[in-house]
Amino acid sequence: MASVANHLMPGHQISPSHPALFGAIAPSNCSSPLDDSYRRTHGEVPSHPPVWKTVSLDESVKGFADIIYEKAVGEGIAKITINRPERRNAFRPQTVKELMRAFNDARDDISVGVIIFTGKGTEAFCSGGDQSFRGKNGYADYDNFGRLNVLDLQVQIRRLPKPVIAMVAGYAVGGGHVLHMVCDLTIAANNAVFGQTGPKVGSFDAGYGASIMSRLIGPKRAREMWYLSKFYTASEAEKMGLVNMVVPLEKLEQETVKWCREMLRNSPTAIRLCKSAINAADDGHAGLQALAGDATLMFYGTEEGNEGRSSYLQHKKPDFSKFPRLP
Ligand SMILES: CC(C)(COP(=O)(O)OP(=O)(O)OC[C@H]1O[C@@H](n2cnc3c(N)ncnc32)[C@H](O)[C@@H]1OP(=O)(O)O)[C@@H](O)C(=O)NCCC(=O)NCCSC(=O)c1cc(O)c2ccccc2c1O
Repeated sequence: MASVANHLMPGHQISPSHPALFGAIAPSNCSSPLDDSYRRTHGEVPSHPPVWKTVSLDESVKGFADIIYEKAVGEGIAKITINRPERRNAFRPQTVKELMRAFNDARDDISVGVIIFTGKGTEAFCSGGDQSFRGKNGYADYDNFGRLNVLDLQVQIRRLPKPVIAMVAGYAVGGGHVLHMVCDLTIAANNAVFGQTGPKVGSFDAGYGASIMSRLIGPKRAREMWYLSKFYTASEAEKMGLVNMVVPLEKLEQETVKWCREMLRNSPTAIRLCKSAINAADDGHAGLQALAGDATLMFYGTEEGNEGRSSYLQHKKPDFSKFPRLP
């Protein structure tokens, strides 16, 4: 509802330089001859604005204070918005707890196929940890001890078996920059600004903040980004491979939703496996575990998998001889 208006500002042109233009896959606003036959069969991706409905989780738990959680009516899109625009959407522990509840719900809801992660307003996606809550052992708000619970959120997004798209207007800096990097895709408005600030404010994220960045933009650029802690424009970030596409601010949500709808036409299982496979190489045992878990999930649906289970329950020997040893 209000969210489209939240991203309105005078327009600029879509950045023409997109690495994907040189490959087989073109961004969704470009008509590629490779897509023509697919589009003849499936038609254009609808461009009407979604109808967002606010989601309130478990009635016994207090409503969200720091985030807005919405789902598009009749479509498989969830939208999770950090709602602290007066602090440039900086997160405190409470914000992270709420985000984790919402992401968990979106994961569990089988009608949701893709999740948009964004910040309220046009000034910022997220400016990282709220420094006024930072103490000697992390960030502390309602209770008296510190924590770095955003690290758990990063892992949650990374392992979530559905695509998460960061929709970035304004600043994505510090821990907010790491959050967009752990998302599967990033669509940036042309007013977006990217960068790390840790070394300037006495902090650093040497976990995903360093390793995923290095993987995304290469070690030299990652060092530059961390050591100098400079800010980069949306088009610079796009050239570095930090973002998938830059669009005019007023088109940000429209384009992001278009990407969501396009993905929603495709096989959820194929996408799930692609996500876990792409992460597996970097995520070590945890990455392999996610990929292997997907394989088990699918195997349970086969006759061969069921032969073992039902034989066990019927106290008889399983007969696996009927299943081919495929080459
Ligand atoms: C983001 C900005 C560049 C925006 O600048 P702008 O000029 O547009 O706005 P203001 O500076 O005037 O900000 C408006 C208002 O918001 C307050 N604010 C903004 N960001 C934060 C913040 N992160 N924490 C607290 N408050 C914030 C600001 O003070 C203003 O309030 P007033 O009352 O004064 O009006 C610019 O705001 C900026 O540079 N912000 C700071 C960015 C930053 O350094 N972030 C923290 C990096 S460290 C981090 O995020 C982090 C978090 C973790 O949980 C970690 C966990 C584990 C390892 C590492 C972690 C980590 O590094």
